[in-house]
Amino acid sequence: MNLESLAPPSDPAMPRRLSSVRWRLMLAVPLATAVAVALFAWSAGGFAPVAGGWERAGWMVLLLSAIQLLLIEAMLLRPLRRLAAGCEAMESAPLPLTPEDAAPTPGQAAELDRIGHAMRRVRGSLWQQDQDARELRRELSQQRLLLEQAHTALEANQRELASLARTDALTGLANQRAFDEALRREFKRAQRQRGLLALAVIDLDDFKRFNERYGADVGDAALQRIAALLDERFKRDTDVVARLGGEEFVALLPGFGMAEAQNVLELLRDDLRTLRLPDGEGSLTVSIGLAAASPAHPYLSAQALMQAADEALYIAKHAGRDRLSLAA
Ligand SMILES: Nc1nc2c(ncn2[C@@H]2O[C@H](COP(=O)(O)OP(=O)(O)OP(=O)(O)O)[C@@H](O)[C@H]2O)c(=O)[nH]1
Repeated sequence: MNLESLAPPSDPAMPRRLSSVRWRLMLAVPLATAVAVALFAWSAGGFAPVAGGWERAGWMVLLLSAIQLLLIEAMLLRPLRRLAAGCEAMESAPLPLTPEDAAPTPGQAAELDRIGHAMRRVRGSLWQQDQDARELRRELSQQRLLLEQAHTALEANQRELASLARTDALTGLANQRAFDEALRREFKRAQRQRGLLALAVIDLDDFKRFNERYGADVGDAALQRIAALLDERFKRDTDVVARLGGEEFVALLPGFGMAEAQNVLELLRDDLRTLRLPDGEGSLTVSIGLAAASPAHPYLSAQALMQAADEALYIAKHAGRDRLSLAA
């Protein structure tokens, strides 16, 4: 600590000012005393214009002034002079801290040592805590990353599961559940918009015999080929092709009336005739039942439309297969 900073602000002109104050007091005090004595005499009965009265008053003024000046000198000016001298001394010779002064006593040194040790320990422990916190933060961000990855994987799995729940495993087409939803949705839309909606039920002919002749694996591959063909033939965004199970497929064709659907289904039958089945084995035909809803030919419900297509398929089968039958 700098001792100079503790010293009162010094004023080099202080002793000079004090002596000038003393001179002023030596003039002012007798004057003020004379006035006071005069006032006192006047208030006590007026001035006595006799020589003895003036003389006594003069002596009284002198005596009182001397007493006051002595008192002022002793009680005020002298202490002030000492103070000024002290300030001047501090000013001119500030006390520096000598190495001896600065050196702590053995007791203080031991105490300082202990404090130093304690502070080093605290600093060490703070550093360790900081390291631990960094490590924790690193671990936390790794865990968060893993969690995000797991979450993404879970979402992907859920999406896949949801898609599997609506997909036919063998062919990748929509399954019965997805088709039922699509049929309800498209039927309502067609009703609302007074639009067209065609529904074809497509069933392989004598597939049992095909399976028996070429084996289930060839049968599976044939189902996959036909599914791909349907997918290729009905590829508008609004078309829905599904496998309902076994060797039965459906095509839901929004915006198509009976005639347009019939045309495209005949093309499908042509495709089938030229389709090369796995291992070049045999050929397959299909029977198709077609129903179409329109404002001119409305159906009460989606189920009613489906039933009409099923009945048309039944007729096609009983009429000898490999044909397309239209619902009444
Ligand atoms: N390979 C294979 N065969 C299947 C699959 N699902 C059903 N089948 C077979 O398809 C055949 C269907 O036989 P049916 O219902 O008698 O029909 P179909 O022989 O086609 O006779 P129609 O429909 O009257 O022309 C059965 O032999 C089933 O085992 C499948 O996923 N893979």
